[in-house]
Amino acid sequence: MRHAHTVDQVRAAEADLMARLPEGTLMQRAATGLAVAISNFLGHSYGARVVLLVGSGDNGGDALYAGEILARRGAHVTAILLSDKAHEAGIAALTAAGGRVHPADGSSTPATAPSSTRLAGAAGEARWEEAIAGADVVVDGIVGIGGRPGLKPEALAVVQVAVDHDVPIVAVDMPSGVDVDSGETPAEHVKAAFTVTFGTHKICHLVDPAAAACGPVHLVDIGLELPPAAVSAIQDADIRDLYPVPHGESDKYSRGVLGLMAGSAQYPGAAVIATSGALAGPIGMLRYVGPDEVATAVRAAHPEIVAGEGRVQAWAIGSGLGDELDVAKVRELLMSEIPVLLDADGLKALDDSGDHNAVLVTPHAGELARLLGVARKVVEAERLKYARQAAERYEVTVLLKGATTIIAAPDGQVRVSSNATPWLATAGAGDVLAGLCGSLLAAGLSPLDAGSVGAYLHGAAAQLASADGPLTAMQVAGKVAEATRLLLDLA
Ligand SMILES: NC(=O)C1=CN([C@@H]2O[C@H](COP(=O)(O)OP(=O)(O)OC[C@H]3O[C@@H](n4cnc5c(N)ncnc54)[C@H](OP(=O)(O)O)[C@@H]3O)[C@@H](O)[C@H]2O)[C@@H](O)CC1
Ligand SMILES: [K+]
Repeated sequence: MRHAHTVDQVRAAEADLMARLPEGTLMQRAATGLAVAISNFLGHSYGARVVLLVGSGDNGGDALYAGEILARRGAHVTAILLSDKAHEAGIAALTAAGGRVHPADGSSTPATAPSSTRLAGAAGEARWEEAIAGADVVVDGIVGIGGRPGLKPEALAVVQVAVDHDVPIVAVDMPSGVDVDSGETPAEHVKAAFTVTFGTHKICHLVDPAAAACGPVHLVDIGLELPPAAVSAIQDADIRDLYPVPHGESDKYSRGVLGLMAGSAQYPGAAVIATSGALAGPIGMLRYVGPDEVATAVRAAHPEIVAGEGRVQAWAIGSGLGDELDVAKVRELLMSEIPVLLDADGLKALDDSGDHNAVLVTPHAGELARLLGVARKVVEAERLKYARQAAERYEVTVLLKGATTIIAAPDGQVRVSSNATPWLATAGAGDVLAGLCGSLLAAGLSPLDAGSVGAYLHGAAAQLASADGPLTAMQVAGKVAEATRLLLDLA
């Protein structure tokens, strides 16, 4: 897992460590890691043209000290101060190393119009547009974990020049302007070519839309001792740890039997697709429960299934059920000891009494919005918040589908899976996921593990099926076995 912590957790860990180390040690560790990452990105330091955008806090300090290191290695480093306040020792260090420092026009309110703004200081009249336009890289040290979302007009104007001239931006700790603890981007923010962060990942590195603005994230170890993570992102190696691989004593029952209630006269295909997803997972057997004509279609596509009720280790209920949903029956199942996955129409059977056994629900943003009685766009703008809220209110594990899939457990644990491809937004892909996660539940994984492993395998299979081109849901199901094999071998 890649673990992310909240700003408060990071500040507490930093305070503990700083109390035991000489002043400035942590910032030097951060700046050194940042300088190394920048010079690796550029392929060289000598002669490189580096512009630092420096805000009022320690995020700017990191940028200034990294600039000092690069300047000592022969880079031409120019710092643009976007605030009256800036890290003084960092400025002195950069200047001593031969870097140039330009206050933003010297006034208490930095200029807001690019055309009228000039750099003051040692270089005299050089326009800051020219410094940025000619740079090999721009370093975003505007704000870090102390930042509020959004960019001030002067910062936005400077960032826009880099964008207009295609100059890559490296974000210090995170792209300035994003909401660090939620991954939301309610206002203007930097879009980085890559991000260098310190001590641990922050939530904005793992949760979209902010995660998409980070680019690849490099983590520099600065020695923080951290509590359990607020959010964890599942990685290749986790599949090896969590996947229920059968052993010599396994038989089809001990591997897990999944009961699937899906499909209807109106949507028979959903049952076929969900079955494909389920059979591609770890179960030993699948029992299909539904209308005869749908069972016939499912059996035609998958002769290995068994139609009709019997003992199962988990239920997956909902894909394409339409009006066939039997709410009373589903509620009865929810009261049993057997874990249940609810998807699509099955979600209508969920109530918030909390009177049920282990449940995994797999809504998209619109379905989650209906469960919570809010607008879809509200959920889309604050996905982490609403996934957590639904998990708490309904006492279920919520898998919220999206470019970053969020899996929030009722005990507060959150995982994310972000290996999906945009081509996966296609009819039936959710049915494959529901079948696959149901299969993992039946094989004995907890709702949190079943949801996170299922989402990750689904994303990996979609990448194989897509190869950067269009795909169908059935093709995704067809690649789950190969994705699983690759991940189990590679991890
Ligand atoms: N913690 C650690 O372990 C380590 C931390 N390190 C580094 O320190 C960074 C945190 O530094 P920090 O605390 O000084 O906060 P930081 O974000 O630089 O500045 C906040 C100030 O900016 C302002 N401001 C706020 N929003 C704004 C906006 N949208 N646009 C413009 N300005 C805005 C606001 O001031 P105000 O405007 O209110 O006067 C606020 O006070 C951290 O990200 C990492 O890089 C590493 O060196 C070592 C290990
Ligand atoms: K930043």
